[in-house]
Order: sequence, then structure tokens, then C-alpha cells
Amino acid sequence: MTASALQLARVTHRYAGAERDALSDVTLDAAPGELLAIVGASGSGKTTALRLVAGYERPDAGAILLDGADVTRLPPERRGCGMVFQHYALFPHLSVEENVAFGLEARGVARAERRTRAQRALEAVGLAGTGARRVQALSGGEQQRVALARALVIEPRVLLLDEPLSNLDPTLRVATRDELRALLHRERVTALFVTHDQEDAFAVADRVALLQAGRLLQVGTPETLYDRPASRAVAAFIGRGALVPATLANGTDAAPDVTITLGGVAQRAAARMADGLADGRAHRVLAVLRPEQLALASDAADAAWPGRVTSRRFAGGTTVHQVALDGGVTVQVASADRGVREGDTVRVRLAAAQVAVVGADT
Ligand SMILES: Nc1ncnc2c1ncn2[C@@H]1O[C@H](COP(=O)(O)OP(=O)(O)OP(=O)(O)O)[C@@H](O)[C@H]1O
Repeated sequence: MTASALQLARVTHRYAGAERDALSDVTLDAAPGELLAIVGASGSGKTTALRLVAGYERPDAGAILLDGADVTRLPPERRGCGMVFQHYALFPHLSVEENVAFGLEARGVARAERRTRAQRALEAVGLAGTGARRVQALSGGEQQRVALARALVIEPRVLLLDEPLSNLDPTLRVATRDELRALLHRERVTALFVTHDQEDAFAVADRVALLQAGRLLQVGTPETLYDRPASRAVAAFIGRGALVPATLANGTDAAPDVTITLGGVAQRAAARMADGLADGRAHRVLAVLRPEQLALASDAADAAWPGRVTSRRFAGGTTVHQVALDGGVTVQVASADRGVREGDTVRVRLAAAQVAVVGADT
């Protein structure tokens, strides 16, 4: 079996004087060449996880392994991690090439080889020919790529990226995250990518780990976190879902049905159960209703929940309507219909064949 490129094994860390663990018993791993994102709210422990892997902090318990070797006690310079910071931390008085070659000089690489490798790294990030320019003369997006080239040039065992996109304007950010994913896959880099933005994480990463208050809630592909949240906390954080009280009934053991009754109208779908909810009928459960799983009913004969539009947001191909349903639940409904106005009375149809179900107490 191939060793993981990166492993956090039951890692716990508490800062001196802090009242709670910044990271609590976290186990995570990345396969060689895998892009793993850590997401979570502010203060959830994302940066702490990165600093522990880099070696800037020592865990109180647990171990950090790179390529199967325990590096928990090694200083940062002996771990072979490349870092890209939010503010890039480039040297303004050095040229682009000098910035990129900086880590090689510190490692005693000869001048001619430094130049060749720096130029290759600049090529890899799409900045061939810019080596002589001053970093201050570059745009924000170009500076971000210089920071990436500087981290890649040392051929790191693991690349660590701390909010690398958050300094870019929205348009550039969307383009850059696609490029970043393509580049890291092309170069077969194993990367740990920290962000508070789940769209960035979904766009860049192969798998996403969600932290809350230092604890790992779930790790999986973006699709898994979205379609099959493990708990109420994950369902509430990921995506724009409404969590609605529901009951499980009938169906087979493998796939029970979920029924949601609002304003006296019951609608039903197959349940996509969170793991551990196999005997879900004994639990109180919530259905996770995503905007694209709901539709505005046009046919009066349809079974649909009555409600009122409280706001609408035009989003190009669809308009997302916020609808307060009778029964006190507010949902978001994506619809191509542009004629619905705030204050309109509407009815909302459950359009999905399957709906995610989580435990109400998880
Ligand atoms: N140097 C420190 N000393 C004491 N407590 C700290 C220190 N750094 C972080 N913490 C605390 O540890 C917890 C985790 O912080 P961390 O910076 O890892 O979170 P984060 O998810 O990266 O947050 P953000 O998105 O705001 O950067 C927080 O409660 C924070 O207040």
C-alpha cells in the first residue's frame, strides 16, 4: 500500500493560556498528488492545522507524518513543505526570479541551477519571461503566481496554502482557482489548502475536510459533503440548504422515504441517510432542502407547500427566491421564472427524487 503523502494522526493542540483546544483529536490524510482543503468558520482551527504540518507549532498529542515518516519533532526547515501565504510575503526589493530562487539559495543550490529551476517554475505558473521584473510592478494575480512558483521551486513534499485566493478580486479569483487546480494536478503536487470559502474549496480540492471549533466534522469529496452531510452541523455549514423537520416512513430498510409536512401538505422523497442513521426511524430527523431541489408549483393540482416570497436574487440562469412557508420554515427556491415578485403568494414543490436526511441532534 502506498503511504499517505501527509497524515495528521489524532492531533491535538492548545495554545498556551487558551481555554479550549485549537485542534482536538484530528485525523486526516492526503494521498500523493491529492489536493485536500480544510474549510471552517473563523477560529475553527484551519491555520493551526497548517502551522502544525509546517512545523511552526508542536502538537500536544498525536503525530504528523510526511510520506509515512514521523516529522512531529522536526523543525520547519527539515520538513520540506512549501508555503503560500494569503499576503504572498514576497520580497519587494528583489526581482521576480530572485524571489522564486530565494529558497534554493538558502538550500545551497548553485547559481546556474537556481536560474534554470526558477525559470521552469515561472513557466509552470504561466509567467515565463517575467523573471527580471520587480514584483511591485506585477498585478495581484501575478504576485500570487510568483508566490506559488517560489513554493513549487523547492519541489516540496507537501504544498501548504493559506487562503491563497482571498486577496484576488472575484473575477480573477474564479479564474485563478481553476488554474491552481490544473497546475497542482499537472505537477502532481500534494497540497493542503486552507480557506473559509467553501466555493474555493469545492473548486480546487479533491477532498474537503470541515472543521468546527477544532473538531473534524466530516471529510470527503465536495459531492459527498453536499449530497450526504454526516450531521446537522455539516448540512448547516455546506451549501444553502434549509433544515426542515421530517419523518421517515415505509420504503425499504436500505432506502426509507422521508416525508415533510408543512402548512398541512405532505411531500415525500427517497431519503439519502447520513451514516449512522441506519435505524433512523428511532431518531428525530431533518431533511436538507437545497434550492435546486425545490420548484415553484405552477399547476394548482400539484401537492405543494404554501408560502410567501420574502426576497429574490437574480443569479443569471436562475433566480433564487426566499420563501417563508406556512409552518414557519424558510427555504430558498431556484427557478428560471423571472415573473415572481416579493410578497407574492406561491406554492413550493419538492422536485428532487432524493433528499439528504440528518439527525436533528447531530
Ligand atoms: N497564537 C495563539 N495564541 C492563542 N490562541 C490562538 C493563537 N492562534 C490561534 N488561537 C486560537 O486557536 C483557535 C483556532 O485558531 P486558528 O487561527 O487556527 O483558526 P482559523 O480557522 O484559521 O481562523 P481564521 O479563519 O480566522 O484564520 C481560535 O480559537 C484562536 O483564537
